Amino acid sequence: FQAPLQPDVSRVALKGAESEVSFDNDLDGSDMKIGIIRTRWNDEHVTNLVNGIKEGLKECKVAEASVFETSVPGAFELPLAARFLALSGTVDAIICCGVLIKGETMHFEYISDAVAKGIMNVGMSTTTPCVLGVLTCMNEDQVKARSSGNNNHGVDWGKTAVEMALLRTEAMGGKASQAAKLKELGFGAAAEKENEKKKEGAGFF
Ligand SMILES: Nc1c(NC[C@H](O)[C@H](O)[C@H](O)CO)[nH]c(=O)[nH]c1=O
Ligand SMILES: CC(=O)[C@@H](O)COP(=O)(O)O
Repeated sequence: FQAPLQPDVSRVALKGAESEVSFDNDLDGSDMKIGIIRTRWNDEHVTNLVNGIKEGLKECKVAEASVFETSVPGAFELPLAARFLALSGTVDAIICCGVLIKGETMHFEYISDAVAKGIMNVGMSTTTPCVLGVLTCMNEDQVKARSSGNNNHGVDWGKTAVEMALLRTEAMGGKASQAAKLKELGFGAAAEKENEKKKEGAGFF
């Protein structure tokens, strides 16, 4: 008997492929605006995931016109771009989508950790739900098993965004009250105009 030196990647992949989460069939995102920020790293896989996200949003009745999509170079750029979008006050939830694949160095470990924490921080600090749509895989086979066919994680990420957007609206007492609260916190276009006026007097720039 010889103990394997490497983890059994095929079993790990299977476990991931079997996992699932349930969603309410009646999730109604028809009044929700969703932002997708995607990376250009690992473009083909990320495009598959984004297609999955759009499928999930469609199933939740989100209108195509209510989906804003933009791209950044790599996963490390996602949190800051998400913060800019959240502070604009133009979307009800954001999905950060990317694929990190283990290479030869510690790059993967540092970026994976920073990105997950960064995306969490944006949600917590802005109240805009930010979905962690970033696969962190040891190889391309693991990516394919999670971004294609019947196991495209993007579909679940789209539905997660709608569920969290609805939860936020409910927690804030409805859309009108939410807009007023965000304005108080200094978010959104209306608040920007007031901030401009305040800045005129500050004289720092
Ligand atoms: N190796 C991967 C990266 N690396 C790039 C970084 O995310 C970042 O763009 C760079 O360090 C500049 O700040 N990004 C991915 O999305 N996926 C990878 O596998
Ligand atoms: C962008 C880097 O630092 C790069 O050298 C990382 O290499 P690897 O993906 O092989 O760990």
